[in-house]
Amino acid sequence: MTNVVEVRHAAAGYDGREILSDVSLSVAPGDVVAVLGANGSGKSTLIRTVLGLVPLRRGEIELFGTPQRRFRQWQRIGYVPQRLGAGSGVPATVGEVVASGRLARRGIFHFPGAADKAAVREALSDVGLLDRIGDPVSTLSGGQQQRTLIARALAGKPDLLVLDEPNAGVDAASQEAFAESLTRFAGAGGTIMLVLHELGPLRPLIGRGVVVHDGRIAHEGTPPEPAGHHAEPGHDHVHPHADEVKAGICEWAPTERTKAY
Ligand SMILES: Nc1ncnc2c1ncn2[C@@H]1O[C@H](COP(=O)(O)OP(=O)(O)OP(=O)(O)O)[C@@H](O)[C@H]1O
Repeated sequence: MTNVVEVRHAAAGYDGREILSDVSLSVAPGDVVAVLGANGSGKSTLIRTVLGLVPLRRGEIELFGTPQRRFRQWQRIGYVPQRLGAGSGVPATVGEVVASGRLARRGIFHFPGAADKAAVREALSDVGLLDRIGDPVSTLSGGQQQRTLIARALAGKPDLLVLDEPNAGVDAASQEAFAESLTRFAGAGGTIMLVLHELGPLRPLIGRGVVVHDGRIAHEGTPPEPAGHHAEPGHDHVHPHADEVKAGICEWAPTERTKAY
């Protein structure tokens, strides 16, 4: 079976500064992979390198079996960046933002058809925001804006969803709604790769965690059973601090693979 994402000995960084030095990672169809690690360890850089947003310096990346530089089927990938570009000045409605997720499918020179409109409504209903379809995005809470971005990615009917800290600054209700949409997406065979600070309501969904440390994947393994106060019902912490991130890493036993280059 062809892997959805295959990263082999990848190196990437910015302006002469190398952030990832030797990362190898495979994501198979249907996998739900959480990318974990301390602040600044390179989690976002890793997923942005996979998506071709940060150039690869060494190594190889394949997407759906095609070398990244020759990959053209970007509509198969839905990407939710860390947060909505603040202050763009464009008073877009929730419906318009979600409809922009259909652009790669329909092409910019075609008006939205019935399938596009249906996909937008379905995605919004999936994240529980259909009633806000005509509202300006700026009138939504941070968590609702995050759900709008997720709906935009879902509207493109991707095979792979890539999300960068989707729960950062998001209220508990939005986190639950978001976990439900991701569970439905995964249940339908979708593949997910997401950066997380803590697993929260997503824990049951995560099949594998990879911990980025020092430019490499330090640990890779299945998530442990809930333990400690983070896993208790009612724990609704939304702004993780560095210490807690560290705790999350320690909690993550290197069960399947430990790399020590
Ligand atoms: N566009 C950029 N230009 C230059 N340096 C960058 C850029 N983006 C990130 N970096 C640097 O790369 C390093 C890794 O950042 P990255 O955002 O990948 O980490 P992260 O693990 O996602 O962090 P966090 O948990 O804080 O979101 C950091 O030192 C950061 O300052």
